[in-house]
Amino acid sequence: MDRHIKILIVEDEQIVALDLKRRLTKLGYDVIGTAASGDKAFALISQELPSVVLMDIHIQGEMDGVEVAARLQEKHSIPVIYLTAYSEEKTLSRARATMPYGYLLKPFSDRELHVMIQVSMERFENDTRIAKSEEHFRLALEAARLGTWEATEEKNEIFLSKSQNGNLEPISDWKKFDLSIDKRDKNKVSDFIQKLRLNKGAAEEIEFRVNSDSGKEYWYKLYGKSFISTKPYKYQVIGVLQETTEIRHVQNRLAQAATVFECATEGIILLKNRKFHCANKAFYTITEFEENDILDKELTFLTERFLGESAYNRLWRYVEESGHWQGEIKTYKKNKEAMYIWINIGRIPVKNDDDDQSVVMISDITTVRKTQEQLARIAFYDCLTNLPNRMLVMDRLKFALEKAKRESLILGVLFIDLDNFKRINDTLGHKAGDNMLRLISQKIQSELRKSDTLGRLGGDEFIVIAADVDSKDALTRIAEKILDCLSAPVIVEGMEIIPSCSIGISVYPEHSDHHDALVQMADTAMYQAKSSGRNMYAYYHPCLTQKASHFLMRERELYQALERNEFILHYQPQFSSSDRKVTSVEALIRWQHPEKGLLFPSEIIPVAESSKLMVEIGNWVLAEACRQLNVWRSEGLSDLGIAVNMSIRQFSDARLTKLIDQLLHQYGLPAHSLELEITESCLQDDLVDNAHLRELEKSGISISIDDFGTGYSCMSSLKNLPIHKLKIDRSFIKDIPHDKNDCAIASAILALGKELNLKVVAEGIEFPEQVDFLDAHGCDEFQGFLFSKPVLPGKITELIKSQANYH
Ligand SMILES: Nc1nc2c(ncn2[C@@H]2O[C@H](COP(=O)(O)O[C@H]3[C@@H](O)[C@H](n4cnc5c(=O)[nH]c(N)nc54)O[C@@H]3COP(=O)(O)O)[C@@H](O)[C@H]2O)c(=O)[nH]1
Repeated sequence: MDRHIKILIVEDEQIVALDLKRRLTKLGYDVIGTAASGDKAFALISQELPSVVLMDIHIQGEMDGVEVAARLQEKHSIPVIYLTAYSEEKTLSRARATMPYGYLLKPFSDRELHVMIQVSMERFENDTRIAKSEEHFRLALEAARLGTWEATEEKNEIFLSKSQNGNLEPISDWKKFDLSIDKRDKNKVSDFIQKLRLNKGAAEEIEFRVNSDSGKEYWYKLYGKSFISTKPYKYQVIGVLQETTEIRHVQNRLAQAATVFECATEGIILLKNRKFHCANKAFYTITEFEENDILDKELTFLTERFLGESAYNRLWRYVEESGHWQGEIKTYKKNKEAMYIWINIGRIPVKNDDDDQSVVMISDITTVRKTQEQLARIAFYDCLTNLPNRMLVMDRLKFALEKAKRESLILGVLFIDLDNFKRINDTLGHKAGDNMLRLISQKIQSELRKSDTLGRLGGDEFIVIAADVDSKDALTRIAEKILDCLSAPVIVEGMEIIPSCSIGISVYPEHSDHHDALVQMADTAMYQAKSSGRNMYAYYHPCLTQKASHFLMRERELYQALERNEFILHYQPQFSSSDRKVTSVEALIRWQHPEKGLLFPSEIIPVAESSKLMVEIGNWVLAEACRQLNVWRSEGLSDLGIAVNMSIRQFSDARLTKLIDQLLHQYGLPAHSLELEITESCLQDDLVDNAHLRELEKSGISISIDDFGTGYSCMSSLKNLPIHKLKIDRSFIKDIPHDKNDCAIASAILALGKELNLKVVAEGIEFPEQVDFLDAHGCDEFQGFLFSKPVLPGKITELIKSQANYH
């Protein structure tokens, strides 16, 4: 015997027990004890587990041998061999239920006992091995969360299922399980089982839905194989059952993700250890790269031109710390075309994978960026000249000012306004005007440094922010350079034009430290430059602001004066050179100021001319002059003419002709009795509409050019426009006959008048010698203090009535 077999004898007859012990010992077994009752037997077993128990059925105590064997089966896995004298069916059947390993009827031989023990031990070891293997198999299935199922000819069996909480638990009720199979899959499942039943050796699998009692849907997969069976069935279909709900969900999610990946319009890249692994179609479309170009390359193929090495490393540090990074970069397609992309990098939390994986989403925002750039361009740049517009200029000025403050620098603002630009627009058209503005902006720009900003504020106004200048002299030089560069002629629409401009300059810190104020001051200074004769520059001076506020105050007073009827007209007569008789009178405005007394046009006209007030005052003068002429005519002075000074504003007012017609009609005046005086500069400014002049001429009104000789009249306009009279400016008369130049000018104007068939009047005559000179050179009419100062209407009546007095 190669096994050490320990035996417990349960026997109530002590002699029998001792005899049995002796026989067993002789056979080589180790008898660990003898017990006469069940309790004693359990006591001995608790001390030492026997390999086998030899059990008498009739024993002492409350339990008989069968009951003890049954309890032993429950508690310990120890084979029991009954040794008994009972052989009736009832006892046998009770004993069978305890699954004994042997049943020996007393008396038995040593050999029978030995064989019985050996066979039992062999069987027990076999059973133990099978149980172990079954346990192993069961645990393996449990660990894999699998169940087993079996179908025979008679029935289907299912052994394990998965409960809702995820634990495997035994189920053996196929019918119940079958009922829970979703209606949609029921037939599929029975077809599957039937197919396996019919096709021996076939292996199949099927996935189907099961509805739990709570109504939740689960997915199961049955794997099955049909085996050619030994008894008792002809065949055996056996397989495993797996709950696939979770796998299915994961698969669904994966399928969804794969569709999103492929169908996304955003480019998606997968990186492994920061290196390109794969990308979707959209990525290749957006960037035009091919997989081979970038496989296993770092993301720098997108970022390197925008992010330096350290920024790139910072980006990844951020991804490592926070799990993601996003931002906009400018990059290049494979064909080097620039594009803007929005990048979103996220780390993929992969379990048990040594590879560090990330996903990079790429949106092409080039169109958005370019549109934004265009909008910004439209918002901040002047579309005609491409120069910064007012908004951007002001922004840059604020910025430059801050810098100048920090670094104690001087900063200059140059406000540039083109001279007579309206004339270009009106005569050559807006296209020519636009070309001119473009040319001029280029010319000015070429004179400036990169650190300076040239902007267009609108119309013909430009501005220069001269930063980084060391002195006011530098600003002067800039202004001179601009004036200089514009003095060269430009060709616009085939015409040679010499542009010019007026420049006002304000300086930080001298004038202000506020951007708005600096621009305002430069503007004010520009007006100063303009009124000082144009084509020049002027620095701002505080008195200019005082002048401006004085202007505003005066403007208010003039409105009141008009309302309160404080204006009056004085009249200065003009005399015919042939008979020295009064031909007409010039109406000259005066302001009977309640406190300051009589004020002259110099206190009225410049202020009024800067607003539409001039039109209102001028219209009042016209109406009053017409009214007075009507009075004179009613007094018998029917040949008397009246001259009224017209301002540029008034003359360019479209309603003028209508007003004059109305006044002539109202006061019954012949049109030829009214003469309108416009200054030569009106013609030069081209503010006077030629059509307007012709309309007035048509109605019979005469037009005379005042202050002739001071402007630069174009000879062709004198010839072509409906002008009747030239008035030689007082400045040329003043020094006649002593000043040769004045004499030359006056005689030239007189000759010109003759040539063009225009009447010539000399104004400002104070001395008889002047009259002699002018008479000798064919002057048609005289006006001046020598003859009469401007006087009240009554004096004119007197003068005309007594005019035979002067000869
Ligand atoms: N648009 C309007 N302009 C007007 C109006 N009324 C006047 N004016 C213009 O104002 C300027 C100044 O006018 P005023 O101070 O009235 O001076 C006139 C004469 O007093 C002066 N004058 C005339 N003769 C002499 C002289 O011998 N010596 C001398 N020192 N001054 C003299 O000249 C002024 C008239 O000049 P002119 O108009 O050029 O004939 C003046 O330019 C007016 O045009 C008005 O209602 N609207």
